Amino acid sequence: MIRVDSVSKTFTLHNQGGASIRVMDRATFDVGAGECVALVGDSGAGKSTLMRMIYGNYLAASGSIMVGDTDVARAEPRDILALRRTTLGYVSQFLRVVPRVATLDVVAEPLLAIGTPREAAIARARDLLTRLNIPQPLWALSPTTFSGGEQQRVNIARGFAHTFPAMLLDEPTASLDAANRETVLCLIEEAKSRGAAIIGIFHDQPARDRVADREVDVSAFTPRKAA
Ligand SMILES: Nc1ncnc2c1ncn2[C@@H]1O[C@H](COP(=O)(O)OP(=O)(O)OP(=O)(O)O)[C@@H](O)[C@H]1O
Repeated sequence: MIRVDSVSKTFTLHNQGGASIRVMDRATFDVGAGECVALVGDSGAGKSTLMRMIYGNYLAASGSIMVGDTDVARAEPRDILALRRTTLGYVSQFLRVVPRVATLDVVAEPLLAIGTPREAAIARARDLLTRLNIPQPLWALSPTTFSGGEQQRVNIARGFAHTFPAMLLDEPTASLDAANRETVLCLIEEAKSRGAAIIGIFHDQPARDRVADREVDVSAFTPRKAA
C-alpha cells in the first residue's frame, strides 16, 4: 500500500547563505495492508521529515513514494489533495482549529468531503467523540477554546472519522490519560484489522510494542551515519 523507494532529501537554508544539509539518503521500506510500521531512530534522525515527505508536505529530492497508485514525490498538488481526501490520513498531536465550526462538524468534515451522507457522517462523529470522552455539551461549540488535551482528542476523532486505507500517525498517544490512550490504541488496532497500512512515530514504547508489527530505523538513512 505504501512503498518508499530510494528517497533522499536535502534542505536548503535560504536565510543562511543557501547552505544545504542532506538529511536523508535512499530511504527504502514498504508497508502492507493491515500492517503498522513504527519509525524509530535518535532525535534528529529524520522520522518527522520522512513522514512529511510521505504526506507531501516536504518534496523529496529523489526517489519515489507510492501511496496506492500515486507517487507523492512527483504528484501535482491537486493529486496530493485528492489522495489526502480519499486515501491517506494524517493524525498529529495538534488540531488546526477552524474558528466558528462546531466540534461535531470538525470531526464529520473528512467524511462529508468524500460525499458521505450527512446523517452517517454525524453518527460516526458522535460515536468517536463519545469514545474519546469529549463531553456532549461541547459538541456544538468550536474547539477553539478547548483545553490542549480536548483539542488533541478532537483531532484524533477527526483523523479516524474516515476509514483511510493508509494512515500516518505522529505521536498519537502523547500526553493522553490512560483511558483515552487505550481508546486510541483500539482505534489503531481497528484500522489495522480493516486493512489500513499505518506508519507511526511513537515515543510511547509500550504503545509502539502493542500496535507496531515492525520497526524501521530511520538512522540507517541518515547520511552522516550511513557514510
Ligand atoms: N524545515 C527544515 N529545514 C532545515 N532542516 C530541517 C527541517 N526540518 C528538519 N530539518 C533537519 O532534518 C533533520 C531531521 O529532523 P527530524 O525532525 O525529521 O528528526 P526526528 O527524527 O523526527 O527527530 P525528533 O525525534 O527529535 O522529532 C534534523 O537535522 C533537522 O535539523
